[in-house]
Amino acid sequence: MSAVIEAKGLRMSYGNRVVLNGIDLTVERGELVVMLGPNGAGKTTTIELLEGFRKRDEGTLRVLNVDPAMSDDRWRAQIGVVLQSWRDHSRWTVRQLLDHIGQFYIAYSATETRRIATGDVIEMVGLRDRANAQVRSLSGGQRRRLDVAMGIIGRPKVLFLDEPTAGFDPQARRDFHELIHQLVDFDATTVLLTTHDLAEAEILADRIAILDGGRILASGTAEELARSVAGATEVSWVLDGTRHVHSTSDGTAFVRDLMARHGRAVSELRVKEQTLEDTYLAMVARHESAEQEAVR
Ligand SMILES: Nc1ncnc2c1ncn2[C@@H]1O[C@H](COP(=O)(O)OP(=O)(O)OP(=O)(O)O)[C@@H](O)[C@H]1O
Repeated sequence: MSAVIEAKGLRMSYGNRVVLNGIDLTVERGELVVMLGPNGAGKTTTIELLEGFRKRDEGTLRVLNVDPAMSDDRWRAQIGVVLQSWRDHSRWTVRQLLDHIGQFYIAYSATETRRIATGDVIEMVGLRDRANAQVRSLSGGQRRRLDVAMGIIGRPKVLFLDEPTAGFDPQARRDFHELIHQLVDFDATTVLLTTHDLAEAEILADRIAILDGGRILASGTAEELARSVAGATEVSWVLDGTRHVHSTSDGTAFVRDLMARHGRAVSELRVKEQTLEDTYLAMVARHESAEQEAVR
């Protein structure tokens, strides 16, 4: 595997407010990384640096072997971007806007077939019925589907998606997940995505990176992250009429030991694995209490 995104020690401030405080992030080709973090953690700022929309104060950064701050249109044609929100061309129809954006990619395609045809991309995001509707008449979720269409029409090698499913209904969300899996599995697209939906993160991510206070607190699969939080598994059981509860990082070993000691006297055994939400909230709380300690 080869790294498509390589960031080391990224720092950035707005005025005298530090918002990125040493971000290290590597994403391999065909990997899908989800960034999670509380509001204001620095996710959008990180993505905007990677997209070349902002300039960092410090650190090194390569995306497809190019520093995004020095990039040109040839590089940009290989990048797909879905911003948190944009409002544009409200009088154009869906089809006109996608035709227009698609034109840009033709000059930079190895073959003209690299970009996705307008009609196909409209189908892919489920906007067939709205293809000739003006952009300003779309609902919030339909507008978001159009944003996704604009992000993928050039069949980018790297796709940045900032809260792409905000406002999606459950069917649109599921369709979007399938679309992203297709891009990753069949086109080896590299994807970096932010969301506040933890179930979505679990469904999509090869790897999850948790950001807070402009730093990456941890990165790994949901299971790896859970293992790094003490007491990830909760075991409860009834013995002599009393319910007992114990948190452990190794549920299997604990249950084996419990049964070896008490055998048939144990009843109503329950083993509850930590959810990604539990892990995420524990990590953020731990980070925030450490920050408060440091201020004192
Ligand atoms: N243009 C700006 N000028 C000044 N401060 C900004 C600007 N944009 C963002 N910030 C600040 O930078 C910090 C990081 O913001 P950022 O948008 O990267 O967070 P985020 O993790 O994407 O949050 P959210 O989940 O709410 O989208 C926040 O404290 C925010 O207030």
